[in-house]
Amino acid sequence: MSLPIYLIGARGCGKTTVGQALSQALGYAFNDTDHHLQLSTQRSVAEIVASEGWESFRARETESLRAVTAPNTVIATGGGMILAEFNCRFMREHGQVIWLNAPSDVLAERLEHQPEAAQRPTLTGRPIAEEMGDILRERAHLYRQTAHHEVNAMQSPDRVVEQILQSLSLARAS
Ligand SMILES: Nc1ncnc2c1ncn2[C@@H]1O[C@H](COP(=O)(O)OP(=O)(O)OP(=O)(O)O)[C@@H](O)[C@H]1O
Ligand SMILES: O=C(O)C1=C[C@@H](O)[C@@H](O)[C@H](O)C1
Ligand SMILES: [Mg+2]
Repeated sequence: MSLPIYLIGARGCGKTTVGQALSQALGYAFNDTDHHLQLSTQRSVAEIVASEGWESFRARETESLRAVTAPNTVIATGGGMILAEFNCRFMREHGQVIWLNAPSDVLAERLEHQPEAAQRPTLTGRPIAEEMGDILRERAHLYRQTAHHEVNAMQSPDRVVEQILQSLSLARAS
């Protein structure tokens, strides 16, 4: 039995994309807190926020984190998971935490190509590039202090997976 691996980082850093590939490489299950929340409520992030507000979404997000936590599982977390101190402590205590870090202009460009507005309603009401700069300035220290390892998320998804495996000393000799 191995501890879960939590991927953290801002919107667009690749938690879902890389998480799926990493789970395949390890033969682990994959789960995603945004996806779990969507399935359990039958509503999108935008719908939950519109009807209940961000505070309620954040409380539901914590429940999703607890619900998806299981051994031998790669878990892609919502971009704001680190906003609650409880979540940060929970992830560090229950598994290995990896921060997928990339600069705000790279992340904003990815999101402009694939906005997925139902999953990523605006956080500030500002244009994506400005919002991403603000969000990273506010959150970078939280991602950094929560993570056991930081990986450069500007590389290809396969390369990011390799780096995570190396960080965790899970790389297979080839
Ligand atoms: N390493 C990468 N290189 C280039 N593009 C990437 C990379 N990782 C992800 N992408 C692209 O960026 C977009 C966002 O990726 P993804 O949905 O995996 O991010 P996320 O971190 O899960 O975001 P969210 O926090 O909103 O769930 C997608 O279009 C995906 O194809
Ligand atoms: O960065 C954030 O605060 C968010 C990121 C997404 O994964 C979703 O969890 C939601 O849109 C909030
Ligand atoms: Mg995701």
